[in-house]
Amino acid sequence: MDIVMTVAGSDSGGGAGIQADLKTFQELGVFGTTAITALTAQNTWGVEGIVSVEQDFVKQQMLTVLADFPVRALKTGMLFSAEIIEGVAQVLADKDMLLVIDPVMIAKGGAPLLQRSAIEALKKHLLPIATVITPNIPEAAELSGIEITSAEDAKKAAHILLQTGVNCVVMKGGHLEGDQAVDAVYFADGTSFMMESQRIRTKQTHGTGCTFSAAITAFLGKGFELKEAIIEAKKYVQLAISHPLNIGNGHGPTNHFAYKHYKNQVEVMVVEA
Ligand SMILES: Nc1ncnc2c1ncn2[C@@H]1O[C@H](COP(=O)(O)OP(=O)(O)OP(=O)(O)O)[C@@H](O)[C@H]1O
Ligand SMILES: Cc1ncc(CO)c(N)n1
Repeated sequence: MDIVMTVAGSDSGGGAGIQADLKTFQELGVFGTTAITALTAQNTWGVEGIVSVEQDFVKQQMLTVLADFPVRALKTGMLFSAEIIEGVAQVLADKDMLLVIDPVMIAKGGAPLLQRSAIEALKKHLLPIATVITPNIPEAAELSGIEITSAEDAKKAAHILLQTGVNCVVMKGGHLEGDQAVDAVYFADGTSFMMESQRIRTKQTHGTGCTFSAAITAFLGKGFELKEAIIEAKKYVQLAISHPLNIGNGHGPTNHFAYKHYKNQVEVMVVEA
């Protein structure tokens, strides 16, 4: 059995965070383990409260699982504070795992999921050891320190991020306009490609980012090459958005049941750049 781990926050509404990650892992046939960094009281309207977990206990959750299970791929989501980031990096320092860093900063409703003082810690401690990072445009702008208003800017930001030592940057285009949802992928070896899928006009997009990075983690855990893992994950999230469950009155969650029913009916165009 392929085993993966998510180090992230709990979303009591079940659409994002640890809950989205475990649902994705289950659907993709990998065994999911967890280290919870924070609890959120959350629904499809937004985040009502956050209680963070102490650094030592985040580390203990990770170490306890890693002592027992051969975890092949690990993702991080909401890490909340510089202290937690430093603790996670300490645990990962002597481990050999594929690492997906989703630099979660702000929830769809606007609530901060990462303290501002933690952005530097993320750059310093986690980007250099990442196999792949999956920023959306606002996150890429924060991490690179440049404003992003065009595809050219996004490319420039990706190259700034590659200089931190990360092996691959997936620039998610969910927040951009246009009929296509376009993600641009840049590797440290200078190669790149774009993925395009039809943009779905819907409010049911709570947890899309978590779902996407969890799917990359699951496919890496199953032994897929990084590029194939990223493309297959895009298909998973496209299906999860295009067959909405219509739960809740705000931004509804993605549908994890869709992939197994429709995986041969999804179109993601891959354009080599
Ligand atoms: N309306 C949409 N239609 C199709 N694909 C979408 C849509 N919105 C986002 N995506 C895709 O979903 C994936 C996640 O992207 P997104 O930019 O939404 O992440 P995010 O902002 O980190 O999500 P979250 O708000 O959950 O943190 C990307 O592959 C993106 O292209
Ligand atoms: C716990 C948690 N992690 C990540 C996100 C980002 O979607 C969220 N809303 N909640």
